[in-house]
Amino acid sequence: MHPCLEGITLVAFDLDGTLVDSVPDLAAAVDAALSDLALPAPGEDKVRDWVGNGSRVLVERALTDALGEAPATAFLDTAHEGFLARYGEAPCARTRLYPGVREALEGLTASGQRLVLVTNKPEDFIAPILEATGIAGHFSLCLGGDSLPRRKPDPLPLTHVAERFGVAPGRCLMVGDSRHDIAAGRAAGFRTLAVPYGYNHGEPVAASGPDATVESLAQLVYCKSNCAITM
Ligand SMILES: O=C(O)COP(=O)(O)O
Ligand SMILES: [Mg+2]
Repeated sequence: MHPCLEGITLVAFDLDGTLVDSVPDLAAAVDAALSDLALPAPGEDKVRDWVGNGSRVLVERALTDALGEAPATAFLDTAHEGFLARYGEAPCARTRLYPGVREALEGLTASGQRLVLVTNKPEDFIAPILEATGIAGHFSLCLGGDSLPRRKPDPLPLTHVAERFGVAPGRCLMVGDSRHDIAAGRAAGFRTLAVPYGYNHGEPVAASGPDATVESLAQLVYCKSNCAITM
């Protein structure tokens, strides 16, 4: 086991950019929603840097880029509805688990860790993606960006899961790809672990000062005493 798991009994995972590479499907839905409004489609490279604060902010960033100014609220509402409809048609056509994710979840589950999912993605999309990728059974609870009044980087969803399962924050680990995960984890009193391969607005997540970083989540369960990565 990786040293960052020492004393930990609950592990909270981010979804987009941490467990799954979901940008191909997110970008397809953003592209379609904007095309439906006669605006240019931004494509995957731009969308990758806009993911992280939930679907409405994603669409707002896309509209601001396309229009050259912030959209009017009613127009954003329309575009966001369009995005939700388009994404709902195919939330996991090209979404895939990152290497090492399945092994990590299986190993952590086998070792008795309680696993939860805390994403800023709308809750309705969580189950279809977890089921399509075959990892739904690992999680005791899944929270989306619209499940509670505030989402990451606010600590509320993490505080909620710790309280719900009666685990002290110091015995919880937040695993994520973005500064919002690290900020939420730190504010909730969780230990924090970052993966560098996801989506962090084009910046290295290491700049957020996570307690530890792993290149692959498989290192969580395969890391032996000779592991190069330490806390
Ligand atoms: O939907 C988003 O904006 C980000 O989702 P995440 O919290 O799973 O990375
Ligand atoms: Mg993420």
